[in-house]
Parts: sequence; C-alpha cells; structure tokens
Amino acid sequence: MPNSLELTLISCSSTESNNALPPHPHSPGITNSQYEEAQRRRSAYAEAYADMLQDVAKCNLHRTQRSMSFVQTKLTKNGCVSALQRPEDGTPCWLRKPLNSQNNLCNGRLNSTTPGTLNNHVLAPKVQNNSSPNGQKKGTISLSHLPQRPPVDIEFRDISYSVPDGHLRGFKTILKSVSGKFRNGQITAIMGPSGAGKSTLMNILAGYKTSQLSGSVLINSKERNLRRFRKLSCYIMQDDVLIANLTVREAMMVAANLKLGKNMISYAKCVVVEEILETIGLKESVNTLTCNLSGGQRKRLSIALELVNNPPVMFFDEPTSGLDSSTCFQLISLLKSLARGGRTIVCTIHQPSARLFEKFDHLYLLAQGQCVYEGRVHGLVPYLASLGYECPSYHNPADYVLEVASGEYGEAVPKLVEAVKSGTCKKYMHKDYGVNLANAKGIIANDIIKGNGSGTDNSSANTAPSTTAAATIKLEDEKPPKALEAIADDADADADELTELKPPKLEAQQSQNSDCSVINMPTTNDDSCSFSSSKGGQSQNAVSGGTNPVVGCMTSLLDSHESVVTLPNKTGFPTSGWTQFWILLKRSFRTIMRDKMLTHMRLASHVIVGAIIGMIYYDVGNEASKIMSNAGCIFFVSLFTTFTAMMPTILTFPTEMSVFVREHLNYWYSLKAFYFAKTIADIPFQIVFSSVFVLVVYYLTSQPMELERISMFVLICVLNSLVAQSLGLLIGAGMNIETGVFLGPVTTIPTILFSGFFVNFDTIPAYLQWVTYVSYVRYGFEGAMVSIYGMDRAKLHCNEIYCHHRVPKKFLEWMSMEDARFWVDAVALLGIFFALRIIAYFVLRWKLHMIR
Ligand SMILES: Nc1ncnc2c1ncn2[C@@H]1O[C@H](COP(=O)(O)OP(=O)(O)OP(=O)(O)O)[C@@H](O)[C@H]1O
Repeated sequence: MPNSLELTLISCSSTESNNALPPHPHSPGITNSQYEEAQRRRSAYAEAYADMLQDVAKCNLHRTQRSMSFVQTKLTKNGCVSALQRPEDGTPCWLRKPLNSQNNLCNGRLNSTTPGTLNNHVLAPKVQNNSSPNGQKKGTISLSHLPQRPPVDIEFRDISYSVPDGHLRGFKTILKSVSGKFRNGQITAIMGPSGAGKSTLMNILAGYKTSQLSGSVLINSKERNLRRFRKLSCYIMQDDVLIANLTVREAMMVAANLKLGKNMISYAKCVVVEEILETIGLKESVNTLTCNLSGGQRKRLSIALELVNNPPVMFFDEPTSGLDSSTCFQLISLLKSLARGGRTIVCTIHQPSARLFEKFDHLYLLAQGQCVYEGRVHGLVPYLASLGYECPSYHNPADYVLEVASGEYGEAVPKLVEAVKSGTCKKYMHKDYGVNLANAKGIIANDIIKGNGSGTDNSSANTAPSTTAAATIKLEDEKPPKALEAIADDADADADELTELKPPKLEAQQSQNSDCSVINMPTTNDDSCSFSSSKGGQSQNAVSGGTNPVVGCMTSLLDSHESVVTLPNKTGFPTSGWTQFWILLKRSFRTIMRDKMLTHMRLASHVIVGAIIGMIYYDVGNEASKIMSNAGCIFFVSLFTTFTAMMPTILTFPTEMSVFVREHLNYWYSLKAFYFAKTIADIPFQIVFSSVFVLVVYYLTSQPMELERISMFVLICVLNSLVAQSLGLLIGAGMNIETGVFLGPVTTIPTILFSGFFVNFDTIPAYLQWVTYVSYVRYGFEGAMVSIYGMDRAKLHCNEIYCHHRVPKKFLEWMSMEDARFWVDAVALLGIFFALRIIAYFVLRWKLHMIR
C-alpha cells in the first residue's frame, strides 16, 4: 500500500450534503439514537474505507494513481466516494466504493472505482432505486457514470449549399438560406420529401460538409469552431457498419479505450461500458458477435458505442430505416430518453407512423431545400390548418405534411416558405405550445394527435433543455431485454413525470480548496439529486417508504467545467497516436484471427493448393528434362501468392473503410493510427500464409534443399505477396468492391505478361520494355528463378537421352535472366511495397477529404 496516502475525512454524513464529519458520540447534545446512528455510520465508513484502500493496493489502478493522495472522502448510502489527487499536477481523480457489494459490475469485480477525469470530465456516481410504490422490484438506471459534457444548442442561419451540377458546368442549390435552432434536451426530426435536402442539412450541421457553403452555424450562440464541435458530437449513419468479429462488450471496450483516454482507469471504463449496455438493453448480448446482432440491436450498439464519451450532440441519419414498427418505437423512445438527459438529438426521418411522429419534440420540415415548418411537433397540424391545409381525421400528420410538401394539394411550398419567413410558425416553437392548448381551442382536427397522450410531449420537451435532466430509464425487474420496452412504455409517463418535476440542480462544483472536482452527491432525501420522478410529485424516497433514500440521479449530461467555447483547439484525439495505434492493432489482430473467411479459409486454401501444385509438379525440381515444367511451377507460385494476397484485401477493405470513416469522423482516432495498425496487423498473416504455401510446394517439387536457396525463395515470394496485398489495399481504399474486383485482376494481368515467363525480355519490343521494370510479378518471378537456378547451381539430373537445359546458368540465359540479381529484385519489391502503401495512405486521405 502506498505510504503517501493521506486521508482527510471531510464528510461521512448521509444526511448532510455539506462536508462535515458525523457527530462524535460524546459530543454534547447528542441523543442515544443519534449516538447509535453515528456509531453505525462510523463502522460503515471504516469498513468502506478499509475496502477502498485494499482496492487501491489490489485493483488495477495505474502506478501513477497509486501514488495519488486522498484529498477527500465522502460516504453516501450508495458507497464511499473519494477524491484522489495526482501528485504531479494536482488534477483530480475519483474512486468509488459502493457499500452494496451486489453492485458487481464488469466480470464480477466490485464496482470499487470511479474514474478519474477526462478533459475535466467528472463521473457522477451511479445511483439506483430498487423499489417501486407497490413494493415491486424496479430498477432505475441512469447513465450517470458517463463523463460530464456541456449541453449544446445548435443554431444555423441562412445556410445555403450548392454543388456542381454534373456536366452542365453550373451549380445546383440544394439548400436555400435555411435557418433554425435545435435545442438541447429535445429530439428533433428533420423531415421532408425525398431529395428535399435533409441529409445535406444534417451533414452540414454535423460538420461533415464544409465546402460550397454559406451562412453560419452557432453553438450555444457562438460561432462554431468545427474541431471543438466535432469533439462534442457524433454522427450515427444509416448503414452503420460494425466490426464483425468482435463481441458487443469487446467493441464497447475498444470505444471506451479510444474515447475515454488514459486518464480513466480501465476498471472505470468497464463500469461505463456496463452501464451503457445495461441502459440500452444490450446486457444479454454482451458476448454476442456484432455480426450476429439483429438490426435493432445493431442500431442500439451503434448508439452505445457513441455514448461512451457522452456526446452532447447526436445526429442520426434515418435511425429507423430497416426496422419493424415496434423496434422503431423503442429506438425513438431511447433517443428521446437520451434527449431528456440534456443531449441535442437530431434525426432525419422519412415517414414515421403517427405514434412515432409524436415522440419527437421538435420538427424541422424541408421541401425543395427550404424550410417549410419549424416548431413543436404538435404545432404542425394547427400550423397547416392556419394556412388552409386541414389534416383529415385519422390521417397521419407526418404523411399529410409530406403530401402537402410534395405538392399533392397544389403548389404549397412557396406559401409555406412565406409563412415561415413571415414568422407564422414562431408561435408553434414555444415550449409551452402543445396539443392540450390546441385541443382546447379546437384547432386540431386530427384525431390521432388528439387521442394519444399528446400533452405529455408538450410538457416534457423543454423541461430538459433548461435543466439538462435525463429521463431515468426504468427496467422492470432489471431485465435488460425489457429495457427498451420499459422505455417505450414509460416514455409517456416519463414525460408526464417530468412536467411535475422541479428541475434538479445538479452542479459539478469545483472544490475551492483543491483541484478536485466534486459532484454534489445525492446523499439526502432533500439533496438536489433526490427529486421526484413519480406522478403527483411524490418523491421516490417517499414512495419507497424511505428505506431506500436513493433516487435516480437522472442527469446524464451535466454542466461540466468543459466549455464548448474553451475546449482545446488542437486536433486532440482523446488518446495519443501510439495508444490509438496499439488499440487498433490489437483489435485488428483479434478480428483477423476470428475471421473464418479471411483467415481460416485462407490458411486452408494455401495448404491445399500448395499440396495440389506439389502433386502436379511432383519431384520436377532437379530434373533437367522437366525444367520448363519447373519454371511453370515457379511462375504459378508467384501468381498464386499474388492473387491470394490481393483479392481478399480488395474485398474486405471497403467494409473496413466504412467502419474507419465512421469512427474517424466521430473523433475516435487518426487516419495515421488506423493505417499503421491496419498495415502492420495484416503483414504477419500474409507472411505466414505465403510461407506455408511456398514451403509445401518447395518440398513436394524437390527443389534444392539448401537453406540459402529456401530462404531466398520464401523471401521473394513473401515480398511478392506483400506487394500484391498493398496493391489490393490501394484499390480497396480508392474503389468500391465492385470496381475493385474488376480492377484488381485487370491491373495485374499486364504485369504477368511482362513477368518474363510468357515472353522473354529480349523479345519484348524496346519501346515496351520499360513496362517490365514496373511489373512487380517480374521481380517476384525473376528472384524466384535466381534463387532456384542461380548462384552457380550444379548440373541438373537428366532422365532422358538428351536434356537441353542441364546447366542452370544456361537456362537462366535462355530465359534472359543472366543479369538478374536476387537482391535487386528483393529491393525493387520492397520499394514498390513502400510506394504502394504510401500512395494508399494518400488515397485514403483524399477519400476522407472528398467525404466532406
Ligand atoms: N454531390 C451532389 N451532387 C449533385 N446533387 C447532389 C449532391 N448531393 C446531393 N445532391 C442532390 O441534392 C438533393 C438533396 O439531397 P439529400 O440527400 O440531402 O436529400 P434527402 O432529403 O436526404 O433525400 P432522401 O430522403 O431521399 O435521402 C437531391 O436532389 C440530391 O440529388
């Protein structure tokens, strides 16, 4: 145990939120019951503290963290929370020890630590409530271990976007001076007919499109700094490609390791991951490979991966596409819960059902690149009615408005655009604007809206923005699979509840006398975290009979010290380049090892094809009468290593690219780290496969059993395969699979033709001979021939009456390879290898640039 640990007991009280010690039993004015209570607390405190110290000694705290000083410890009924201070710079780190050891998370280890800081992110403790009013066990799960991030409002003004219009040499304007505001705590739908510009607008707001753009985007009323903003936001694309051969937990841990940085100990990351998976309903699938997840689960995992660093802004492109209605509803309910946590959730959505539609708080409607409505979802029908477009009863307003915007009821767009410009829809933007009000005035003609608890949304939607309060996600019997159903079922109730809630004032307070960031723990019934989440304003403490004072500390996105405008401006990925490289390398190794198609089948095919070639050319290696067959065998070896290295890369890299683009644009890691990891992870496998193949052939065909020749032959074939793999990488980086599959063989065939096997170098016309110098197959084949027949090899055995090519040197002359030098061929292949890898890197960079 480190000697440097000092403990300052600042607070042990579970009933006081200040930092006082519990009353001493012999203090004047202390009653017996107070005395007993104090004793109880003291022993609980001592126990918790002893356990915690053990944790420090035992658990996987890093060396630096072991040498930190305890500066503050607080005992709550949830557990003991201690602030540690790094000796070097005094920055804070939290350690949490729950009193309740049932709180086992992460492979059965005690949830004993709470992470430290990440860019001043402080993790709030997780709090749970296990009882419901009727005494049923009901878990309350909130995303409270996530790093704190600041809430963000996005405002855009006069955004216009044009693209070059194909061959017409003109420009096509996709967005025409659109303005709007998406607030934190709300879930916003961007809707409109196909081609209206929804994805374009979202790409611009997410910072994915930055060129040919005019207008401004403001973040919390300040001009957007794109780099800072990208660190605060994530974009979850429609076709979310996940790495196939990782389990859900592994994928999450990679995300946590990359996004939470080294300031957080691995155990704390584990806690964060477990909490998110539990909350998002993937707890039962933690060990499932991502390729085996259902569509809805994949979507949830995509969200979970991005939630790890708690981005205050989340963009979703068509999150419901490809999902059944029930899963859509659960998903949107989940997004709504996330919005209630203070996040700004923006989704493009095509044609939601009425039930789904009314889950959104805010609607931004586009048609022909112009805004035709912005305001509350419940304001849409009265807004349309006020312009003479009465939504028929029993008609889905979402369908109706798309019909209107598509011109099915006449030329409506100019009228709607005019109405927006003249401020007609401003009144529907007001947070208090809702269907109850509208119904009362008899404005809404739509029965779907009237019927279904629509007043709830009205109320809830803007509770969060001001408070950054999160709707607690309730899980019946704490069964994760029920999570989303519970969310869905509770969503309306939550909304109701939130109307009656006083905003919790959860503040991350800066301790005045230390650098430790301290969160006001929910230690008492009247603590700021302990607010009602039940109907009628009853506190959960009250309804649970006071036995469990812990209430869902519902905020998952707290005001943090991190300011949107003061975030560091440097490229600043959460982890260093080396860490990124290392994590990605391990991930690549793991996925390659598990890939049945890429690894197992490839290895098997190398062995089997090697054996077949060995059988066909059996024992020809030292036979002069079969010297041409042997040359054919050597040529085929070069060819096989070329194609088996190139084609799998062409086929798989575009998929990896999709994952890379998503993760890179969401600020997980740099292109360099990805590219180096990818390059290095592939090489050992390629070397092993090619070597196995070559050795099998070499042995069966009775090539000279000299170590030098064997090594040279294997080396040149391996280099040849690495070059082919690099070419595959280049093609895969630049093209889609279809084009790559065509282009790969097409670019290789000329190099085969100029390899010197089919046409002697001397026979090739002078003006084409230069091509042989860029033919990597030539270097591979020539080097292999030299390693077999060069270096003054002795005469070959001849089984026939006459063998024309008994002298290997003469044979090389006959093949126009008399001047060939093995090391020249090897160095040439190495040079081409590096050149192709460098070019592929720049192609990737260019592709990334083009995406924006
Ligand atoms: N790079 C481009 N070059 C030419 N036209 C483009 C380009 N990008 C987008 N467009 C055009 O801009 C319009 C809006 O595209 P966008 O993808 O934003 O529409 P959308 O509303 O998301 O459509 P959908 O709902 O069908 O996905 C479309 O007509 C599209 O063809």
